[in-house]
Amino acid sequence: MSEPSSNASPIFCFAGGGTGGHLIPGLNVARELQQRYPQAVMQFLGSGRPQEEGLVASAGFQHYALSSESLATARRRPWQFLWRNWRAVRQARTLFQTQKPTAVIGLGGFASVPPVVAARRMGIPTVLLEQNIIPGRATRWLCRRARAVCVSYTASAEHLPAAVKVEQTGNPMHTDIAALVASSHTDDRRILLILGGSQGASAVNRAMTMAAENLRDQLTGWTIVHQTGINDWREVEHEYQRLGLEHTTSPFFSDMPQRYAAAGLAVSRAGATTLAELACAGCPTIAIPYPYAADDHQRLNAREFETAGAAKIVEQQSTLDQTAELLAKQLSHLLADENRRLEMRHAMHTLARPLAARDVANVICSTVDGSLKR
Ligand SMILES: CC(=O)N[C@H]1[C@@H](OP(=O)(O)OP(=O)(O)OC[C@H]2O[C@@H](n3ccc(=O)[nH]c3=O)[C@H](O)[C@@H]2O)O[C@H](CO)[C@@H](O)[C@@H]1O
Repeated sequence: MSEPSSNASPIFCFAGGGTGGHLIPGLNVARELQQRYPQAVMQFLGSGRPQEEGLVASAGFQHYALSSESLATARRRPWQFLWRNWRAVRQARTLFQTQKPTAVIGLGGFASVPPVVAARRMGIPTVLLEQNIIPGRATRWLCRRARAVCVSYTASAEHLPAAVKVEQTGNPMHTDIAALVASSHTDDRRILLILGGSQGASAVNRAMTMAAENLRDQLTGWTIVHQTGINDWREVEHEYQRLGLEHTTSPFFSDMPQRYAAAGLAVSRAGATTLAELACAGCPTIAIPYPYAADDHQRLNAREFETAGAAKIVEQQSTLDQTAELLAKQLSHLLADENRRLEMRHAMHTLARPLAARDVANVICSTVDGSLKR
């Protein structure tokens, strides 16, 4: 059992990463804890994907890459999956023996499992963050022995065992995005923001550029700001140039608060973190859920927003032409109807949880109370 010393600076260890949707809420909680405990050390234990290391480094926190493997490998190479994850548990254990973290915070996704398992075995308090309405496998596996699970949606609790302590915190976001909740409701911002989640989404890219071809007249006067992901950037950029539409494209934007602040309408995948941010920004959204997400969680995330009147869902069809046609129809309605966009903006704001980072930090601090010293 590893006992954190009450005299030492606290060490908060964030387990997981892999994709932005898990990692970015963790970075926002780390920023909040760092403000409360300037001497504290923030460590991120992830899978070593290049995007993950870059995001942690730019936030100024420590990053360690473990040898964890995703479930996709388990089906193709089960021995490799077992060996690498067993090794990742050992790597985390070795680190915890020397560093003695105050708490380990699981961020969801495959990369969070080995460090949380190691922490549990060593008696280090664990708290989990769950972004999606349907808790992912990592949360379902690890929740029973966690001190608390911080969820983004009220309905998530129904999918967890009754004995688990569930805290309704919302999804922690960047303070500059949280601040957008107080922004004006009356202006008409003519920026159409296209988001594909942290990796970009090919189907969204293609459907959008095809839809744009049919909506050229309606899009005149609008600027399209499109996050393409790394693979499709050239093609998307070329398409907008060919169509003569005002646009900005990038594989990945590192200034999302400004992008959200300027947006008047969004077309987006239905990743939980993106939707939570769009809610704070009050940005009316056409959501195109990723149809192959585990337990269909993106469709369920999006439905919460559609039921509240904040988003419209366009289902991805079996052919691109069909998806583009549905998207063009929905876009055409919303581009033409400023009042509808305004109503959706209000509805989005009702779903916003701008204080989620504070609330998650409160849960973590109350969990490890006696061992914290400012
Ligand atoms: C395919 C899949 O299973 N994706 C999952 C993954 O999505 P993914 O990792 O794509 O995450 P989200 O869409 O939820 O969040 C993306 C994050 O990246 C940021 N961002 C995005 C684009 C950009 O140019 N710059 C930028 O900084 C966004 O502001 C946001 O903070 O994790 C989410 C949270 O568990 C899940 O809901 C998604 O279903």
